[in-house]
Order: sequence, then structure tokens, then C-alpha cells
Amino acid sequence: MSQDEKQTLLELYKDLRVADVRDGMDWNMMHHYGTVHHEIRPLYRTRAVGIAQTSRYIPYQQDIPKMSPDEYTEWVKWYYATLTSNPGMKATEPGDFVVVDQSGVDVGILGSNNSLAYYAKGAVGFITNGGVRDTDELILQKVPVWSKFISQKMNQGRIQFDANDVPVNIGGVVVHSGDVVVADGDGVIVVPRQMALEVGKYAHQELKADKAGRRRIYEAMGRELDPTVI
Ligand SMILES: O=C([O-])CC(=O)C(=O)O
Ligand SMILES: [Mg+2]
Repeated sequence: MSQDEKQTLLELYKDLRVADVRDGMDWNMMHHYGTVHHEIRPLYRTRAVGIAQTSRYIPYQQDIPKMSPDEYTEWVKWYYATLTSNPGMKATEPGDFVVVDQSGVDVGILGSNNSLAYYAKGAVGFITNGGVRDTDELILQKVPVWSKFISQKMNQGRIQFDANDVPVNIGGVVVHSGDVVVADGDGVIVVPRQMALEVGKYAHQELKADKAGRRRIYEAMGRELDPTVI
């Protein structure tokens, strides 16, 4: 995706709520697309808008040789260098939303260390159809993460990298690199890139109407206005 297209989409979606984007999809007759299953939840109340960068991992189904702890230390280094190395995530650019399909394996593929490294490179958010770990630090570090569950387990002997920039199934939604991902306390919605301008337009129509409606109620109540109604 060109930088121009990326900036246009990020700008169009930056203030939209998940609910507005849902409405924008409906207005484009896409009722059955986009909404990631509600079991995929934010780790804490936050929001993020970005452009999907997909990765797929698959189960590791080989025997693990019996090793001493010191041998295991070396094996883990080898495992991470060869079997979980993810070129796409290493190439993370500002505005990317990291989207991980971990094939249902019970591991915390995103932890406080790797996600912070990608966040430092400009990743705006992370979503996995599996687990995250180090969750107390993820919250402390304010890294925006949506996941299906929390997992204590490390990758080695359990999961391996398969591919980047492939279509992945996240909570029943097919996500391609380049799609727009909007996530907040209501969950996650994914807008196919080809529809993103049209969906954004009608999402703004709904946001504008909602703001005006709630503002009238605020005023009638004598409630101080906040940014959600201005
Ligand atoms: O090491 C891992 O694969 C996941 C993790 O705990 C971290 O990045 O902090
Ligand atoms: Mg960790």
C-alpha cells in the first residue's frame, strides 16, 4: 500500500468508533462482514486504528528431545531464530495493526517484550485469535492488545511461524494485509480495503448524527460538553 493511501485511510478512520464503522458497513450492505467475534476482547479499555499486517502461525508437532536446562537454553535460542522469526512483524511500519492467526494454539504469542518492540516501531495495535502473556506489563506499558485469551506459555515446542501477508481468519472475519482495523471497548471490526472509503464516509454520517443527538441531551441536562459530543 502506498504511503498516500495509508495516510488517507488512517485520517478517515482516526475518530470513528467501532459502532460507527459497523454502521458504515451496514450502510454498504455488508451486514455479515467485518465484525470480529465478541470473544476477542481488549486487554484493557483503549482504542486503536490501523492498517492490517497479517501473520499466520501453525502448531509445532514434533517431539521435543530430552535436554538439560542448559541445552534447553540453546535450543530455545535456535527455535526462536529459525522457527518463530517473523519477517513481516520485523518490518512493522507506523500505522500498522499487527494481526496474528495462531491456529488456536495455547501460547502467549504476544508478550510485553515483542509487542513493545513493534509498538516502538509504530505499530498502533495488536490482535490475535489466541493468547497474550505478561498482561500486567502490557497494561502498564499501554500497548493496545485484543485477544481471545490470556496464556502463560512460550512459543518453543508449541507453535511455529508460517507466513506473512496471507488471508487469516480472526474471529470469523477474513483479514488481508491492507484492510482497515478499528478496535475499541466494543471489540474489533475489519473493513476490506476496497470498501474502506465508502464505509468511512457513511460511518462519519452516523457519528455526526450521534454526536448531535447526544449533544442535545447533554444541553437539556445541563451537562458539561465533552469531546464525544463536540
Ligand atoms: O517471548 C515471547 O515469545 C513472548 C513474550 O513473552 C514476550 O515477548 O515478552
Ligand atoms: Mg515475555
